[in-house]
Amino acid sequence: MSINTQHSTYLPLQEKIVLNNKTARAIELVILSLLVSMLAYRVIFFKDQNHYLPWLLALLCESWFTFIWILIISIKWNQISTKTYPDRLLKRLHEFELPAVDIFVTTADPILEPSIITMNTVLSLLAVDYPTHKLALYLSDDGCSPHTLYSLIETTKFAKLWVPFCKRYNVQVRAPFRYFTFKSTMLEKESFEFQQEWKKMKNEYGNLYKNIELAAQRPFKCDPNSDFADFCDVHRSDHPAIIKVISESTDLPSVIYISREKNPKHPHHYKAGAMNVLARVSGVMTNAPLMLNVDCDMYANNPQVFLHAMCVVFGCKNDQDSGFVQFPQAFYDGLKDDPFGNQLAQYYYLMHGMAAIQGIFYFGSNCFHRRKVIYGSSPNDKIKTETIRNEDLHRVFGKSFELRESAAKILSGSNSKIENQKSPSSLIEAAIHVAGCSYEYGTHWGKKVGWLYGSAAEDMLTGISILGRGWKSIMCSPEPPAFLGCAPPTYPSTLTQQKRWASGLLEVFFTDQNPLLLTIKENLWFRQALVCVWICSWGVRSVMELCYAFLPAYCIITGSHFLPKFNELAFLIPMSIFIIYNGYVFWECKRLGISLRMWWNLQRMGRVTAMTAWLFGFLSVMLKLIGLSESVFEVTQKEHKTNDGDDDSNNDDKNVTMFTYDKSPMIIPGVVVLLVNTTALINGVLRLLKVDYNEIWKEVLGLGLGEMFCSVCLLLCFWEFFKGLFRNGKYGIPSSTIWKSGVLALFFVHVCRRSAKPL
Ligand SMILES: O=c1ccn([C@@H]2O[C@H](COP(=O)(O)OP(=O)(O)O[C@H]3O[C@H](CO)[C@@H](O)[C@H](O)[C@H]3O)[C@@H](O)[C@H]2O)c(=O)[nH]1
Ligand SMILES: [Mn+2]
Repeated sequence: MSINTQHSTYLPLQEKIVLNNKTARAIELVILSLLVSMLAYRVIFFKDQNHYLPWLLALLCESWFTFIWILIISIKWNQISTKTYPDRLLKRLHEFELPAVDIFVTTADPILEPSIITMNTVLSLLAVDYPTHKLALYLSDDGCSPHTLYSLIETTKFAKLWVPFCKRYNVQVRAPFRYFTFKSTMLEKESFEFQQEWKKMKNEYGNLYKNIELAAQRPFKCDPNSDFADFCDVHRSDHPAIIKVISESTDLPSVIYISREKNPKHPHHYKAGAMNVLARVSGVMTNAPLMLNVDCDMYANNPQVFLHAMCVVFGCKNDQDSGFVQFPQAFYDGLKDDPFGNQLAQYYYLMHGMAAIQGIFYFGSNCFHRRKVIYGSSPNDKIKTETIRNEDLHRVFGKSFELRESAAKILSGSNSKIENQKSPSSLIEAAIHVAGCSYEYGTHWGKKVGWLYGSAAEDMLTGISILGRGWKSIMCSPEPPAFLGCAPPTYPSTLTQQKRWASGLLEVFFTDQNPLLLTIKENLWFRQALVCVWICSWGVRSVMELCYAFLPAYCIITGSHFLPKFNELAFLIPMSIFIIYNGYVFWECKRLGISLRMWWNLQRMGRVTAMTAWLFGFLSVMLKLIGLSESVFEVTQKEHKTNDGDDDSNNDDKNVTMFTYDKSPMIIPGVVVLLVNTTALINGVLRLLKVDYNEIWKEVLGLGLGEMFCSVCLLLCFWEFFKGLFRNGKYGIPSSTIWKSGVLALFFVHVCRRSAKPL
């Protein structure tokens, strides 16, 4: 991409803004010194302990927590954000200079991911402020569902009205399901013409919505003469590739439906596999130098998002600085105060910290990639078309002639002219070839090129390999937020997501993209590798947290200690860590405008998630390592709310924040922690009741106030589980889960008792 540098007096397209965090740094260092004193105290007083076990375990866990804290300090040390100026871009560049972008949307399951949500994603992207003939939208359907194709065809028809409407009236929110939630009373100020148009659009969208809903309810009838003939007698996990060009006019971006070939004998690699098919099919059909990928549960919320991205692309002095442009994830309709702790608000400062090192990681959605970067090139590769050897292309990209040719253009940077390109529909055969399930054998796809295989967190794996090659990345956070999505709407779906993240991230250590290897052998910055270690070790943290959560109960039951006693001076160390740390997190939340309640939910769910979902993520990686299981990508449930307001859904509203449970074993460790700590507390209180009144203070001190306090805190963290023990239906924890947890808790208490007996 060439930069127009004729007028050096132009204002910059993007600016880096340094966030001031001196106070935060100071507090972080205070906490670190307290953590280190605690470790020192443990080592010095180790030999004085009657019970070595809790002391040793506490030392181990606290060493881990201290290590994590050092990582966090390193991540947050400098913080920057990038500000972009699309209006300056439009003044500087002509429309023809803007690069083409291929847009990828993925969907995998028409039940878990209702079509109407996916179609809103599609509509919001078709309607962005960008020359339409430079865009092509590819929808990958891993569910191989005729309903999805039908919905896409209908949606494209609607888009022919919707896109001009949005552009004419400069509509701000271009996903109709969000746009039409505004009340029609807001229209009174607007012109008569607009009101008429608005009503017409609302009507048309209503029809689209109805058609899609009705189609989803009808079973699919096979008609060999229709568009849908390809779907006759196929199974979603065993079928040939289906590719349909739905629109290729110039007033709308091209719209292409892809359901890649699947066969149970060949692994399909879940989302990463789908992304690679998208990359290849689009390489054959449109071969844009940039690609944007958006999950089906997100939508473009800022119509200028492409222009913001271009500010980064053109605004960086060299390509190396913008290997990819990631927009942060924000959520719409998030539950108030984030009861399940899944809206990611707590990562704000960490993300700005990463942005100040080598760059933000790739989050799997809302990211603009350069095609050449995805094709495996490094920043300093200078390739001329003539020098690319055909055998090399063959080995890397596979047999398809069309793909090799287009890849050569991308790698040599000679792709700027797109005029004399063939139309997508004339390339369907070539596209079907590269969407085959055995196409990748013997090529670099999934290993060095495209989205990488080997982890359910394909985003982390792919992103870190890009940074490893020496690219930097940019996080761009315009106002209003570029993309909005839905966080998992229920507690069980949150568990599924968190488990996949914990396991997928941990898997990264066991691939050849291990961050430490990448720093030593390649170009990943050391501090960026530390960021990666912090994220990818969530699974390990679960073991430490769980172990630490059993310590107070163990100590109360056995009458031992893992914290300094109340009358010791050292008691001040854990106490100040607790107070300062929580105050610090609260202060951070406050600066982000997070409520007290939400702060508490984040704290509480931090512990709950670590001890439930992350633990199972950890275990599943261990099972995979010993060869007992394969990693899978479990799709999370998405929910479509009809926001008409005054219907009976209001009644449900109060309950949506309530925890629901399914039979998943993931909450068992949480219930065990709860039961064990409750037992310990009851135990402690009973013991108090037995002693003489005059001795009571001595006894209280002997019990260990620290341990009691920890137990109470844990009880509060797991309070929702406590309520779940007594509730019915989906709000109650299933009795089988309670039984299993009860047995485990009894076993633990029994072991404590045994070890308490003097030998
Ligand atoms: O076999 C599959 C499985 C999933 N998907 C798509 O992948 C996307 C993400 O799936 P989702 O169930 O929404 O997972 P999340 O946990 O919400 O996804 C987050 O975490 C993933 C990695 O675990 C990233 O890939 C995502 O981009 C990121 O948003 C969706 O569009 C799915 O349709 C496929 O195309 N094929
Ligand atoms: Mn999602």
